Amino acid sequence: MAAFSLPAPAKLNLYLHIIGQRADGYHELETLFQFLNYSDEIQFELTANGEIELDQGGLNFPITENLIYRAANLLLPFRNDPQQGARLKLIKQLPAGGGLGGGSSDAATTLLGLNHLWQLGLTQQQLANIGLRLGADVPVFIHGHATFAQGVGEIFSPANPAENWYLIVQPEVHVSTAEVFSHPALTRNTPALEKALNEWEQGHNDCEKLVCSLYPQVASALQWLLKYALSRMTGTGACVFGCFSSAVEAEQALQVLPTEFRGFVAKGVNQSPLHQALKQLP
Ligand SMILES: C[C@](O)(CO)[C@H](O)COP(=O)(O)OP(=O)(O)OC[C@H]1O[C@@H](n2ccc(N)nc2=O)[C@H](O)[C@@H]1O
Ligand SMILES: Nc1ncnc2c1ncn2[C@@H]1O[C@H](COP(=O)(O)OP(=O)(O)OP(=O)(O)O)[C@@H](O)[C@H]1O
Repeated sequence: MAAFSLPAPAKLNLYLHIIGQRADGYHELETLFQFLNYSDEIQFELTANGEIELDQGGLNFPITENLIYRAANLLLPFRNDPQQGARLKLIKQLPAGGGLGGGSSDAATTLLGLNHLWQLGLTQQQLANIGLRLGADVPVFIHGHATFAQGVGEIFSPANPAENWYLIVQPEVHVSTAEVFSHPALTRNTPALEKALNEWEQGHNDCEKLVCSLYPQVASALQWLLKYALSRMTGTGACVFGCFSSAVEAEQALQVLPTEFRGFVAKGVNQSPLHQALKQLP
């Protein structure tokens, strides 16, 4: 198929425990990933000039830093024909640097999309290994099912958390993942779980307290959301999510969101919208 479009969904870390740090500085995590039915979109078109072209929409950093471009370049050596190229277009919806994994998800969608466009025949495991070089969250987006993850987030056990509705609130601040993970005050010694928690509410996010103290906007978003729902930060922030039992209740809270924040309502889904869309491709 010479042209198609695929979603790159957001993820939530329903809990995020940091249980230690490896010799290379990376942190050992225990986290429960769930996808949202709220996505970026990437359009794919086959070309015959052997090149990667990318329209990255409103993003204003160099194309060579875009995880879509970097992911595409990692697949070039696997082409059967060096004339195979691709024209890619990103329609960005997810806030960058929000803890929703937008960049990693774009990279995963690029890897799976080009594997299809160029008929590379690479397995999900091969693509996940390639993707891990781009970011710790890429493998879960390749995997495509809600999961309890260990290691740096690449060792998976099956999980089926409840598919609740969420109001995601986005404070107007960019949180650096590297800054959070390198901060001396970060909690790094949460005891390892004997098995994944069935109820995500029983977990917590070890980055939340630190990020709230560094970024008062995150603290105030969380404080506001907690008046309406059980709420938590995702990843290393800045976004926080509140859990609702219906779309209507989540929308009602969104209606009264203070103007200093942006927000959206989405459903937690255990099957990635990307994998559902891939199944529809001829
Ligand atoms: C916090 C999570 O979103 C949880 O899902 C991810 O672990 C972060 O994934 P990411 O944004 O793709 O992060 P990366 O780009 O891989 O790493 C950014 C930086 O954070 C630190 N880092 C990241 C992940 C990890 N498990 N331990 C770390 O110490 C490293 O210094 C790294 O240089
Ligand atoms: N396609 C892309 N979309 C968004 N950000 C990108 C992309 N490519 C590269 N980046 C860079 O990656 C950074 C992190 O973006 P991303 O949206 O993945 O963060 P995040 O949601 O905090 O992810 P995580 O939950 O994995 O920490 C951005 O600030 C940007 O500089």
